[in-house]
Amino acid sequence: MSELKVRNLELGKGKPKVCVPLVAKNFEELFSEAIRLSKLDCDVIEWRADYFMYVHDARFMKKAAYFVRYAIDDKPLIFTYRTLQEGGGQHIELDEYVELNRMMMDTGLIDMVDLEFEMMLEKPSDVMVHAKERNVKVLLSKHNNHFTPDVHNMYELIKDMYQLGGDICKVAVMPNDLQDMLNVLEVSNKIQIEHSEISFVMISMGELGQLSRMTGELFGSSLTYASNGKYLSAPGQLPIPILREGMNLIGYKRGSR
Ligand SMILES: O=C1C[C@@](O)(C(=O)O)C[C@@H](O)[C@@H]1O
Repeated sequence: MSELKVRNLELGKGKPKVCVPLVAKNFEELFSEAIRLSKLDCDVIEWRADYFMYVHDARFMKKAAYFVRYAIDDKPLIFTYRTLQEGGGQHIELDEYVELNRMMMDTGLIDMVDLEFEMMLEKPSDVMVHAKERNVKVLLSKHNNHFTPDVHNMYELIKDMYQLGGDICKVAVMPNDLQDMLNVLEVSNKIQIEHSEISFVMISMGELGQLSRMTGELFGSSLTYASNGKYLSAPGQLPIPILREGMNLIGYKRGSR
């Protein structure tokens, strides 16, 4: 597992770090939710800005970022605008997507940015270089909310994301049966054995995929997403205590008493 330091958090070491979604439509909700999440037993917060009603207004977004940072104090923050094509809350044009992400990096308030791999391919720009210059880690992501591609396809996808410069390469796919979930674990294992330089997150969504959210310590995923107690940002997310219990059991060493 490749290691990555974000604030005081070491990703890729030991158990996967637990991330919860910050979902809010207006300032009031944003602030109260950010405060609530800051007190949860989570390691990272992901601001899903595609649900925020002022996301198309740069001036408001800068203010909102200050609100969030103030409320969550020193917790690592991922900024995510999930597009409609990949299961997000509202439409955005490509140019605006790139500009928004650049602007959020410039605030100096976010630690990681989730950039969709397809968007980066469709509109090659210097946005990834921009992130590196500002010491913002790039989580390149690809979601398939309908099915699970075959093993070869997912394996190549993770490698392509790494080639493009992802600090963390994330694939989240929907299983139609248990074999699909096992395929996600198989790819994870192949990557951790054959490409230990790659830091990755592989998720099998929905109920059938829940096991994949707990097994990162064994199969190499460095981050896992949980429900925030009120809201799931994807099907299959578990409440934090259940997720942690599962991860503890799975990480329980043979011979321990
Ligand atoms: O990419 C991911 C993973 C996710 O889709 C999940 O399956 O938990 C949840 C999203 O909020 C996040 O951006």
